[in-house]
Amino acid sequence: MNVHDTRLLMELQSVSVRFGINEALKNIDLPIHQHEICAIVGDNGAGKSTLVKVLSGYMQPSGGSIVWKSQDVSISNLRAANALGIASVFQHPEFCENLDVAANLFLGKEISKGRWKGFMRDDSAMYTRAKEVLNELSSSIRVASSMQELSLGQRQTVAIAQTLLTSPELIVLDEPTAMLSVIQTAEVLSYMKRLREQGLSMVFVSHDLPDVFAVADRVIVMRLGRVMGDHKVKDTSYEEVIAEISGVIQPNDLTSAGVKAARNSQVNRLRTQHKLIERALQMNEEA
Ligand SMILES: Nc1ncnc2c1ncn2[C@@H]1O[C@H](COP(=O)(O)OP(=O)(O)OP(=O)(O)O)[C@@H](O)[C@H]1O
Repeated sequence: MNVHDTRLLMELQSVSVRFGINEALKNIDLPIHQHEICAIVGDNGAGKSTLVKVLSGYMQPSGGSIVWKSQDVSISNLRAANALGIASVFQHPEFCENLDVAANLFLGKEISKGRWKGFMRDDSAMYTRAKEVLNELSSSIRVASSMQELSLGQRQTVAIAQTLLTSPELIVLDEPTAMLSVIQTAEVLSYMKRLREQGLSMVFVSHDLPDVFAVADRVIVMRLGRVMGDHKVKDTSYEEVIAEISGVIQPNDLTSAGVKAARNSQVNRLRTQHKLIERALQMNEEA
């Protein structure tokens, strides 16, 4: 199977990250393609968060190289990542609770107007742009709402909308659906699909295989700081991914009762997830 059949956007080559004697990432080779949703899965401590921190410029690797659109790059911080076209949403995004949604979207990137550009905030331009960006994701958030009124799912949507303001080509998301309800999760997954259709690439970490199988094109399985599997979602199975996550190496173990039970529960949740995503997409089209 060749999973590398679309154009390369970014590539990690033999990337390692060490914390003292602990090697969190060990010689990671990871191509990321254009117009692709790539999920990173793995058990606790597998190195998923460290990997997304490297992709997003939040952390620099101890070794190896990063290639962005065929150029070797060093991504020294989040701002440098933004300048390349990489935006990130970390777990538990923080906001100014006393400001409204539009003000939070533009925090630190306010649009100014008039002769004294840089001093006078252009609220009207910010509201218009905020509406446009939010409408791409969800019809249920009003730009004048205070952040305190928003549900967890809506806050996640605002965090993702913030990234769109920088017109990224790659969005890196660390567990975007953690803590969300089933309906909120379906909404987030549905607009991830829409953003991919608009040409964006996304890399997201997830502990939830139904989310991964519902939305991702590709799944990377990590274990103990290494990439154990790199599959097109349509060509793999729960059994294969669960086996790689858990380090099962004997073929007979793949049919063990534990793996079968895990598979069955994930399959049932995947069916529900597909239905909910379809409904969320339909509701957004009708709105
Ligand atoms: N700042 C740090 N200092 C020291 N060790 C760290 C640091 N961050 C991560 N590690 C270690 O690196 C390894 C990978 O951690 P990481 O958080 O990337 O895993 P993960 O797959 O995201 O796990 P989880 O699903 O629990 O968030 C772990 O052994 C962890 O203890």
